[in-house]
Amino acid sequence: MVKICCIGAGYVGGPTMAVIAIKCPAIEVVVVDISKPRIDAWNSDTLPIYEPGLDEVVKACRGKNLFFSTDVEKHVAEADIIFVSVNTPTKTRGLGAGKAADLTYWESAARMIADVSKSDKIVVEKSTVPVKTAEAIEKILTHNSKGINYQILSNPEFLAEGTAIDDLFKPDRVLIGGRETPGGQKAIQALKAVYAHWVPEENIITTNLWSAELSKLAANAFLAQRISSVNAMSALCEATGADVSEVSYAIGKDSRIGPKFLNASVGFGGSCFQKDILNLVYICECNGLPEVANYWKQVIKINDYQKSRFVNRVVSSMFNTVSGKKVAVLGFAFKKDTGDTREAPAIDVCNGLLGDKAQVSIYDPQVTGEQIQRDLAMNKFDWDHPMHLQPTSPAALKQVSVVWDAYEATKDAHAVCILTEWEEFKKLDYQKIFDNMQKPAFVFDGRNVVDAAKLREIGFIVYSIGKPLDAWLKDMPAVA
Ligand SMILES: NC(=O)C1=CN([C@@H]2O[C@H](COP(=O)(O)OP(=O)(O)OC[C@H]3O[C@@H](n4cnc5c(N)ncnc54)[C@H](O)[C@@H]3O)[C@@H](O)[C@H]2O)C=CC1
Ligand SMILES: O=C(O)[C@H]1O[C@H](OP(=O)(O)OP(=O)(O)OC[C@H]2O[C@@H](n3ccc(=O)[nH]c3=O)[C@H](O)[C@@H]2O)[C@H](O)[C@@H](O)[C@@H]1O
Repeated sequence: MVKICCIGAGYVGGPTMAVIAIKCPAIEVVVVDISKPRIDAWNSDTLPIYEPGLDEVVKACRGKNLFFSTDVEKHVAEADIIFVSVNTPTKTRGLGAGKAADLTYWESAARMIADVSKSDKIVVEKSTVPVKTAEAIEKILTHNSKGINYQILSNPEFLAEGTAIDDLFKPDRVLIGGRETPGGQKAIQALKAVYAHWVPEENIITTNLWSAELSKLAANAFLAQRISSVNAMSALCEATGADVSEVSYAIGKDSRIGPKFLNASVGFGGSCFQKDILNLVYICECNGLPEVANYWKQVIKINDYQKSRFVNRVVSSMFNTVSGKKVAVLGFAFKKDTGDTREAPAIDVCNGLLGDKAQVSIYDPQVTGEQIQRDLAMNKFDWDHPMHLQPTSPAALKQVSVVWDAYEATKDAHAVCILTEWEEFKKLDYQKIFDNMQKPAFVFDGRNVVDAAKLREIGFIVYSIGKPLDAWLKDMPAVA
């Protein structure tokens, strides 16, 4: 029986291993983590992450061929294939701070593997890492290898949160990079055999190590670039009377462009797009390619611009001040169907509104009040430019309330900001909301989820990203 161990029981390690376990009943899969609360949650009825379909998959194989444990060393020692799926955040201090990937967790995992291994291992990079990381990992593993053969593979993960289980069941492709040596090729085949249990062979791409590592950063950079491109267009749409949804539809009909990932928004969030692009920028700079670095940097600059443009629009529309006014925020997660708030645009938008002394009342179906308070108080690193939107001070956090109902959040509010595209926000009783709000009543739709025409009929002043502006908003132009 092949034994797999995955180091890191997070958003990637948990779901990917659960899917391997359910698709490969003859393989024993153990997911290990240094965080006891996380492992306890994986072993309980309330999993540590909210992901549609995940509960069913975990419950079907947990205790059979899927296990969660804090006994990291034991399971690493016993495994044939070790996935490393630890976090690789942006460095916040030292060389490359604000851009480079922090590989502390990866390095300590690699050292531990080297310490405890007694048999040959295939070590799989599942985390997103800078190109050439495998070389460094190889050095750590082989430095004191005691005759053990290590093969390093790069097998980046392309799942998106909220659709992780579907993405894992039917991946567009699985990418495996390895050394171009007989040992490297054999390791590639061993990992390919795992995925071949459910992924058609033509969808399993094999490459050299560096292509696989770089493809992951490139894929995220291209995806984020599409959003920044459409968001840049949204600003021009508002200035000219074009409608960004019509523009997206029209350009997406070109089969070379395609229709996906062209939704204008208040900005992209999530733990990876910004971090991976910053990492790409840093690698370009280190390789003496400043023009390439600046090209990708612009994707993040437009994203920051889109968030501050949204805040400016809210404030300027409401007579240039939100001081003392109640602003309801619907949605705090970085996208629908997840409780994850990492780099959520709502954090910057709320900090901006709080900076202008608004009273902010927040509702998200999956995010707790403690998480929101933590996110708003968190100091953000300054990656390359002065932050427009500063974190909220402890005193200003008193201006925040977190409630468990959209109607409660919007009661007596002057404005509603929709910052996550939860389905339930499309179905709210907006007449009821309007009746209970201060007048004039504003809706700032950062996700283009509401029917603006219907809301205008009710009496709202509505702002939708990249759509023709109400006369009111035209008269109060936002300062970009
Ligand atoms: N979140 C996502 O949707 C995706 C993330 N990725 C990449 O996957 C990697 C992991 O991301 P997430 O799962 O979101 O991170 P996460 O923060 O949710 O999980 C990482 C886990 O690793 C554990 N860990 C850290 N060091 C450890 C060690 N030495 N031994 C044992 N456990 C250790 C942490 O306690 C944590 O539970 C990152 O490199 C990320 O860029 C890739 C694709 C999608
Ligand atoms: O490396 C990663 O972590 C993952 O990053 C993204 O996945 P994720 O961040 O989970 O979610 P996305 O669906 O990509 O959304 C990212 C952000 O972009 C926003 N978005 C997305 C699409 C769009 O058209 N417009 C838009 O504003 C979303 O609302 C969200 O804030 C990629 O889609 C995954 O392929 C990748 O594996």
